[in-house]
Parts: sequence; C-alpha cells; structure tokens
Amino acid sequence: MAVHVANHPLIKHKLGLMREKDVSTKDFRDLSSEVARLLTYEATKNLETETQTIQGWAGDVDVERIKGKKITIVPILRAGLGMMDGVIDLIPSAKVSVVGFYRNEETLQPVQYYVKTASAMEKRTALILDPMLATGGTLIATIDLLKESGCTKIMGLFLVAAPEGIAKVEEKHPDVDIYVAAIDERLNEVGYILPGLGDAGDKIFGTK
Ligand SMILES: O=P(O)(O)OC[C@H]1O[C@H](OP(=O)(O)OP(=O)(O)O)[C@H](O)[C@@H]1O
Ligand SMILES: O=c1cc[nH]c(=O)[nH]1
Ligand SMILES: [Mg+2]
Repeated sequence: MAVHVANHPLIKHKLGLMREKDVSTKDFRDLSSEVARLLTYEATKNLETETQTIQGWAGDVDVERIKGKKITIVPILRAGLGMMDGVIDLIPSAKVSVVGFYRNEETLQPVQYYVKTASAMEKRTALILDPMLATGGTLIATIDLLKESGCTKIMGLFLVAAPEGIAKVEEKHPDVDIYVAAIDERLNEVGYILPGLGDAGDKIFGTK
C-alpha cells in the first residue's frame, strides 16, 4: 500500500487551523472541504487519460480525456460528508456511493447502517472520503464491501491518520493507496488520534 503524506504548505496551514481547540463548526467544515479539495488534486494526478480528436475553434484538435468509467467517490457517513463538496468541485461528474458506519464506543468495531453504491462498480475507481483513519476498522470494512461490489481500483483520502490504523489497513488491503494530510503520533486509550482533531463528525455537524 502506498501512503502519500501531503507536503503542501496550504494543506499544512489549513490542518493547523483545524486543530485549534475552539475552532468553530463553520470553520472546521469549510477547512475539511478545502483540504479535501487539495488532497483530490494529489490523488488524481496519475489517472489514465486517452486522446480524443474534437473540433476546436480552428479545426480538429487532439485533447486528453479521463479514460474509462471514471470515479465514484465514497464518503463514509457521517464525517466523510464534510469532505465531499471539495472533492466534487474538482470531479463534478463523479457518482457518489454512500457508506454508513459508526464506531461502537466500547469495542471500537465499525457498525454498518447504510450502503448505496453507484452502478458498474467494477469499472470505476473508488475514492473513499473520511477525515479520520484511527484503528483502521472502518476503512477495512469499507474496502471489504467495495471489493465485494466488484471494485478493483480503490484509493482513500483522509485528513489525519494514526500509524496503528495504517499498519492494519496495509496488512489487510495492501493494494489500496491512501492520501493523508498528516500522520499523527498514536491512538489514545479510547481509540482517538493524538494530537488529532477530536471527534471530526461532531465538529463538522456541530453536535457537541
Ligand atoms: O479507524 P476507526 O477506528 O474505525 O475510526 C474512524 C472512524 O471513526 C469516525 O467515525 P464515527 O464512528 O465517529 O462516526 P461519525 O462519522 O458518524 O461521527 C471517523 O469519521 C471514521 O469513520
Ligand atoms: O480521533 C478520532 C478517532 C475516530 N474518530 C474521530 O472522529 N476522531
Ligand atoms: Mg464521530
């Protein structure tokens, strides 16, 4: 599994603003979307293109188009929705496959409560969106279900990841590439990332 850690000053700056203790819901939400947009630019840089000949203003011209069935973005409910607008800004025609998981607070195991995937998943590149990769349980369960639906090309975008979670995902799904704004130090005793962002879902939705 390739793990790409963003090294762009704008991403570092924006993530730093998100870490402020008293960041407002509006700012956290806006910044989630902005960082997601920047990560999308990174993650799509190796998408295959093909040449097509079109009629331009001065006659035929060869242009590059993204090849094949293109992308389905896969926001993981709830917090992944906070990244969706930024990604759709850059890939406006992407189909959206929504996956719902919450983490059981005691066992830290992911509990699935919703799935609605796009058509022809076997022909699409899936781009998973979730601000947090903590123990890795949610991401592994999401990749499992995407593979069951036929998907073979899978990438993920995360704002903050824990080393423990990355190692677990790498072991189970070494063929999946991830793009992260930062890899933090560790998980605490209740499965939260340190220094992390706190509960990203609550911050995006203003529920705490
Ligand atoms: O790597 P893991 O240990 O599985 O944890 C990461 C998951 O936990 C958070 O979701 P949460 O369960 O809080 O749901 P929410 O988005 O509804 O807040 C986060 O958005 C990830 O989906
Ligand atoms: O640090 C964490 C871990 C899981 N989910 C979050 O929202 N934050
Ligand atoms: Mg949450």
